[in-house]
Order: sequence, then C-alpha cells, then structure tokens
Amino acid sequence: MAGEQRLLLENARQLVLVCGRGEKYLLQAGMASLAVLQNASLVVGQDGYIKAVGPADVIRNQFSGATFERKIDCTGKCVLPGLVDAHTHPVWAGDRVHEFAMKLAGASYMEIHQAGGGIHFTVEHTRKATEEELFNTFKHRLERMRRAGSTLVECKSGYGLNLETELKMLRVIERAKQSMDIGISSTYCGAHSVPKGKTATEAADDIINNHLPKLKELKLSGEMHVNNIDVFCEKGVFDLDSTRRILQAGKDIGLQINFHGDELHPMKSAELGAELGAQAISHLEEVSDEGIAAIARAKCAAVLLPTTAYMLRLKQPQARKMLNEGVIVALGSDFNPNAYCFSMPMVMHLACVNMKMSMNEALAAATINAAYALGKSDTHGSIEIGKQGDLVIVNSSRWEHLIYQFGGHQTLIDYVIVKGEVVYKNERCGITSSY
Ligand SMILES: N=CN[C@@H](CCC(=O)O)C(=O)O
Ligand SMILES: [Zn+2]
Repeated sequence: MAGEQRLLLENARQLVLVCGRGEKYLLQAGMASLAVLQNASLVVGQDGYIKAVGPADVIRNQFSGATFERKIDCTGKCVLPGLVDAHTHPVWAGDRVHEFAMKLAGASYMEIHQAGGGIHFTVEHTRKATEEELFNTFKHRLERMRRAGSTLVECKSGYGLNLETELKMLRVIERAKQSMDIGISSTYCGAHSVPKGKTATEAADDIINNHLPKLKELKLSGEMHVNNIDVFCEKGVFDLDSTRRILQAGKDIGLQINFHGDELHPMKSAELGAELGAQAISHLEEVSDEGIAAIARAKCAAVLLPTTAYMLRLKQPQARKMLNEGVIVALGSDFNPNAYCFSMPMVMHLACVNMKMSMNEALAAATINAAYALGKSDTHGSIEIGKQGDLVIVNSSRWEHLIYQFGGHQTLIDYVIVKGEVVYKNERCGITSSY
C-alpha cells in the first residue's frame, strides 16, 4: 500500500488487541482469554483510525511503498489499546484531604456527608471558583489521566447542583472536549446530592423543569453536547422514585442513562436501571441477586469502582458473581475528592486483588467494556481496523506488568497515543532497561 500514513508501530513483542471480531463487549469467557499478537505491527492513517494490524513481516510488505509521519520501534515492548475510564468526577475546586484524615480516624462517608461535608464541601468551593480556574485544574487532571494510559474518560458535573454552576462545569467539560487530545464522554450529574434547603422531590422537580430543558436547548443550538445523565440513587440522597423521574426525563431528551446505584445500601437501583434501559450503573456494592440477573439480561454495564470500595472500606462488589451471571463488567477510577486516583493501571490491580478478577478480565473491563458503558465500543476499547488509533506503549516484556507493578505505570508507560498522535512521551524513553 502506498501513500502517507500517520503512524507505524513496528515489531511489538506483544500487541494486545483485546478483541478482534467487532465485539461490542466481552462476557466472562471472552474476557478470560484476550486476543494478543506476538511480533506485530500496526498502522494508523491520516484520519487517526487504524488501517492495519498484524504480523510485523506482513505489515512491512503491505506498506512497503508507504511513508509515515512517525515510526516508533516497539521491539521488546507491548502495545495496548488506550485505557477507558468509565467513571470520573474531575471538575471541582477544594480538595478534601482533611476528610481523608477524618475517615482514617473512623468517620464514615455518610456521617461526613450528613454533617455538611463531603459533596456539600466540594459544592461550596466549586460554586465560588471561576470557569477559568476550574478549566485549568481539570486540564491538569486530564493530563495526569492520560499519562497513566487513559485515552477516553467519562467526566461528570455534579458539584454545582444549581443550574448556574452545573452549566459552568459542563461548559468546562465541553471546552476540554473541543481543545484537548483525549476522548471525553460528558455526564450531567445535577442529582449528585440534594442541595441544602430542598427535599429530594423538590430537587428532582427543579432538574426536570429547569435543568434538563436548558440542556435540551443548548443541544439544539449546538452549544453543548452532553452524553449521559446520572443520579446518586442512595438512602438519604435520591430515592428510587426521584431517581426514576430524573433518569426518564433525561432519557426523553436523548441522554444515555449512566448512574450511581446500590453503593452504600441496597436500593433496587440495578432493577430500575434494567427497566429504564440504562447503558450503565456504577458502584453496585450492595446490589441484590435479582438486580444482577436484571442487568445481565438488559445488557446494562456494571461499572465497578475498586478505589472507592478500598478507600471507604466498603464491601467489595461481587465481580465474580456478576461475571458468572453474564454481566458486562467495566471499570472506572471514580476520580473525585473522596477517591483521589487517576490511574486505571492501579484500578485494574485493585480489581484483581480485591475483587478477584484475572488480569485479562481487568484489562477487558478497562477497555472494550468501559467503552461499551459509554456507548463508544464501535470506535474505542480494542485494537481493530477502523477503530480510533488510541494506544499505549509499555516498556515491558509482557503487557501484564502494567497491572502487576502496582503504581509502576509512570515508569512503564513509554507513549500514549490518541488518534495516531503522540500525546505523552515518557522522558525516560530511549533508555533501555528491563523491568
Ligand atoms: N457516590 C457518589 N459520588 C462519588 C463521590 C463523590 C464525592 O464524594 O465527592 C462516588 O462515586 O464515589
Ligand atoms: Zn461517582
């Protein structure tokens, strides 16, 4: 093949496709054994999409007449699809390191929340912050996520609760979507907490009558393209009935349902999500057996968040039972002021150790299944011809080192690539060493 291509990755020791037959998601058996090529190469075209992937000698012959804007020698290294982080709260002001100390001393998440801290603390600071301040910290956080291998990230609003601040957060997310080389799926999460002075019913009414119509108007005018709607369905936050009303109203204006459920108490959130046709539900530490069966049937992804269960010392979500029952299991970092972790490699490690997933399962959950949770597995989450050229190059002999070396991703990751463009190159690149 002749002509100019954007990128050639040559001679990778392992090239982890994850899947190769256009699967939208992987279930238990598919997750257990991933598609991996040895001594392989890959080509990304000028449009940023993958043009070819296969054995190094085959690709060399196929592209003998082509030129490349950039070639990277991957000898001895592994290439993986860009990681997908299916759940983050990355736009906020005011950290909560003091609450971390309180939690270590024995306070629970809900005790702090009910005393006016937690989400309320972050709301107070986020309301006061300027759009510019929020954008600058958000941008920095996205860069840190990217350095840890994430190339597609779900980003929620939810620290405004009033229309003005929710819109401010969503504008910040929209600006990053337009200006940064990272995939973003944006989520309106105005029902993240019941604002002080309102009941859950009043807050739900405000969202349905004021917030959502404004989002619809901004969508029609082309100013803002929000992808998902979220509610924190939890005892003392939004009950099942308010959750149902908000999610249905969001769905009615074209948003994908992707919400927090069954985290601290069994709420029948999973059953509700299945009934409403939710794309994904996050947390599920307290999901019922019926809820697991319902989301398996409904093909609603379970986004499990190992950092939260670890940080708050919660019961671990039943990943094994979910996998056995045919649930589409995905992973997210849940980056937020309560769980300050940007790193999907660390999330995968925690999922393996604490939720008893295998490394293959964790990688599938952090790539193709996380992309499915965002409705983006047609273009993201695996290395296949026609998908976006989002890739991670790891300097190790086997890809599993990315999970095995807990906290080692900063040294292991050589390059992060989005649409065939290098968006991060490790300073240490070029120095040969074996890890
Ligand atoms: N549980 C609700 N929301 C977040 C926490 C947000 C916060 O505490 O600021 C979560 O997913 O863990
Ligand atoms: Zn969350």
